[in-house]
Amino acid sequence: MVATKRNEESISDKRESVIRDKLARFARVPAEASFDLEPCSSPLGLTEEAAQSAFKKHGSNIFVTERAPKAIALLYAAVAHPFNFILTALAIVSIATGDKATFVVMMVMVLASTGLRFWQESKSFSQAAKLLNSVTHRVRLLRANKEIELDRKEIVPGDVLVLTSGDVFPGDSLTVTQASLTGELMPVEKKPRLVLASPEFQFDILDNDNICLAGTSVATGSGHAMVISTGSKTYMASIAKDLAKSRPLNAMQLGVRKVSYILLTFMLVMAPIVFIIQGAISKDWKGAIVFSIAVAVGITPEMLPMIVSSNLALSAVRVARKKVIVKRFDAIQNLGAVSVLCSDKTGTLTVDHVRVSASITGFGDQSNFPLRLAYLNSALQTGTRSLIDCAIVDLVQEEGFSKFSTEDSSGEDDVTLEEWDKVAEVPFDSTRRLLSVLVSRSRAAPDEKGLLITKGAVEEVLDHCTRVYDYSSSSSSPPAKLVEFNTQANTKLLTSDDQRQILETATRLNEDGLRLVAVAYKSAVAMSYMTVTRDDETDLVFVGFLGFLDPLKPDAADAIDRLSKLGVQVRILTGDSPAVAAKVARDLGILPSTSISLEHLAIQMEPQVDETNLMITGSQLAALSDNQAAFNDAIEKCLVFAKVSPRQKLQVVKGLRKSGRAVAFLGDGVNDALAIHEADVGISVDSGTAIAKEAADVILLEKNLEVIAHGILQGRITFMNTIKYIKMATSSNFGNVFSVLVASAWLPYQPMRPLQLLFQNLLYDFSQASIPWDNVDPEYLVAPKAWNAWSIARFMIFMGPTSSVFDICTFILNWFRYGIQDGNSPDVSRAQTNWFIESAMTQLFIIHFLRTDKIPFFQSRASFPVVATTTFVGGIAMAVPYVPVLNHALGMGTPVREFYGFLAAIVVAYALLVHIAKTIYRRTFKEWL
Ligand SMILES: Nc1ncnc2c1ncn2[C@@H]1O[C@H](COP(=O)(O)OP(=O)(O)OP(=O)(O)O)[C@@H](O)[C@H]1O
Ligand SMILES: [Mg+2]
Repeated sequence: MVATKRNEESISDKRESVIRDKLARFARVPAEASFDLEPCSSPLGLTEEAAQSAFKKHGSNIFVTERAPKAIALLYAAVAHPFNFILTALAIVSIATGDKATFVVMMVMVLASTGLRFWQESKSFSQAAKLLNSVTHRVRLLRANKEIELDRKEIVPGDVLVLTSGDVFPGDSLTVTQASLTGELMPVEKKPRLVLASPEFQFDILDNDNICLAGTSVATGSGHAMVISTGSKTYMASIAKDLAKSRPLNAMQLGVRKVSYILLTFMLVMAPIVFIIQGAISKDWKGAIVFSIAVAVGITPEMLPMIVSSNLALSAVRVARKKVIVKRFDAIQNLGAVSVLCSDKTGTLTVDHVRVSASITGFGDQSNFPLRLAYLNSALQTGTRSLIDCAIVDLVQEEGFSKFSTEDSSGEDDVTLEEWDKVAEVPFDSTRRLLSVLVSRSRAAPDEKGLLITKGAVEEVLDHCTRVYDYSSSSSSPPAKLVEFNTQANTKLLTSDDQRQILETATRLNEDGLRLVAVAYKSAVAMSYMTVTRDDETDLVFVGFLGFLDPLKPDAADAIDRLSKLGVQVRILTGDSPAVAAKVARDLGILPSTSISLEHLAIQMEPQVDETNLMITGSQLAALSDNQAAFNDAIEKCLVFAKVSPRQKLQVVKGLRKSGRAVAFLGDGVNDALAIHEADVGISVDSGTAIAKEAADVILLEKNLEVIAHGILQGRITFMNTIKYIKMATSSNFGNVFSVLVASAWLPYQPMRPLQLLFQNLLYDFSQASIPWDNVDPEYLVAPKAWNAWSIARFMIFMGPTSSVFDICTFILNWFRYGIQDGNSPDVSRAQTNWFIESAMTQLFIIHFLRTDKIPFFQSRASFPVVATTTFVGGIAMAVPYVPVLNHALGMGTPVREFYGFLAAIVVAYALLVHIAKTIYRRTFKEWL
């Protein structure tokens, strides 16, 4: 075992070093020369033929995380379970005592539970892999000098990627153009190598300048990179095992594991006790061994792994019908526990169709000057195409600039992109909230060619402006020809009064629900190969705003209402302005409709949070960061967080999680990825950026909050059905052990033959296998449930002995009514059969009694699969004494007819007792399952 493990390790070490060596070879040569290392590749991309032959050679580029596990791995996981080892060991002990039949029954149990688990899992994993396939992963790349989009799967080594912020590297790649790229959570700058590395060059896979690993993403910047390795040849694939290990177990997984350990310990204690008592009283030590083995098997919850995995798989398939794709099955469990849903605003709460609905000056007058400048900025930038940029470009391409023209500006030119050359840009990021493009105008005077056009969030743009465009001045305003207008003319100093007026205009528009982008420019030197940085975004001239209409989804308010009925609080975390966020929140019913004073929020930014203040801005939050208590309090109380940075979105999620709640985060942008990653359940949408999708556990193929409510409901059903099984299994085991102890101490014969005990256990296993398909009473689904070990323990201790009462009644019946008091009596087999039937029937009824706190069959009915299996198994239990071969094999007697009358009475009395116990239990502990 150890040897094979070492072997395995050295194989994976070898694989890793092959992968590393290849990357090192590329990392040390200058970017230009790197194309010589990959056959057929060139800076213009592969030709279609070269790509096809590379695809034949390297195959589909599927991420390890998306591959269905191999059947052999699933089989191994199902077989190599501690329960199987225990059952097999016990089976071997019993065959050593010459008991072949016991051995056979036990091995049937092992095979049944392992087989069912394997079958369920392989079926659902292959379904899951299919579902994951429906999530799109588009990658932009060059092929034969043409920029195209392809699915990630079709990428091959040698491909030249065209990257921008938010993109995920489809394979291990080498940066080849000069734009800077940054890596993952802790951004690292990557740049192409210009000269050959020195001979002492040491390649470090996790710390280098020019290699970007598959699965990492571009935080900011844009550029080109050449793919070196794909699929199973990537570094990510070589460490896949460690990746899987590093994922911590969730509360439910830990709980299930704990329950298993507790039951195993219980078994290790009880089996020897039963053995000693049985042996001492009967003096048949060999019989006592076999009997105590059967008791030990009875305590082992061998169906638990199968129930847990079936439950999850079943739910994953059910939510997929609503177009919700779960990347890892255990995310379903977390979904059920969620009590706070944090959401980004655009596209999830609002319809995903942002339209430009205003182009105005800072003082509220219509003008198409802001739109014309913004169009150049949006059309020429090469970063992530945000909804805002798409809206601007679409409007201009469809309607030109006429929509916002004023009468005296009828002669304005259409901005034709051919007359403009983009020289450089500073891409948008959600912390700076600006996007600048440096352009060169072919027709302008030589010293007037360069223009830096910046657009971004209002306050941020205003902060970088020192002048404002003066529309009221006498000369043509706004300028007729952008390509040649004089950038110095018609501007005046930006006074604090102007600033106040501009902010007031912005707040007014925001309050109407308009999302705003401010536009500014300055004249700048623009020569080829120049670069611009954020430091150039100073001394700008303020031009005006573009207003965007981003209406709420018609069903969003209903969905939020539904979520709140499920005990899930919805909070908004947005980078947008407080006024827009407040409007959206009010329209959705997240904030009360009475307006919250916005002055101190938007303008004064005083760090204060009180009861009525349910909203906070990023800068207020930042101001609180020195005061941990106030900071936590704000996170606890605020429902709307406006103008928050990506890191603050993360902080809020972290803070909420620390207070013990399970948090889901729904978002689609680069700025949401950190928070998505941190949340208990990260949710993204299929149209979201690659980085957000990569970080998410759940992907919505259709943007819709309603389906999240459905997912949460499914998660709770999964949770309840698992808990149901655990509570049933533990309490009935506990009851049985208790009965066996009483019987061993009292009866001079075994209360049931070991083989019968095992057979009954097998029947019980089968009837419980249908529990994942059971209904759950709606009352259990209205609030998030957390794993509670104490609740399971007290249920077991309280409910377990109820069945023992009737087991003991059966012993009494056997002893006094039928006079079976002697171990050598020929009637012993009848006594054993009586208890077999009574115990089997009570165990089957308990499934119906415990699954609900209502009156079973009348007020709450089990699902068809549960009714069918329990009825079927009950029929078998009753029939066994009369089936010729079976009754002989199991050593059954035939109960007298009168016994069935007693049996019916026992079942009725049992139902009554359970009902009374249930009522007391519920009154005392205020819960049932
Ligand atoms: N492409 C862009 N160009 C210029 N400014 C932008 C751009 N995208 C966003 N902004 C500005 O930055 C602000 C914050 O936007 P960002 O997309 O970072 O926030 P968000 O949290 O994703 O918002 P939402 O909740 O609406 O999705 C916007 O309100 C807008 O003023
Ligand atoms: Mg967003």
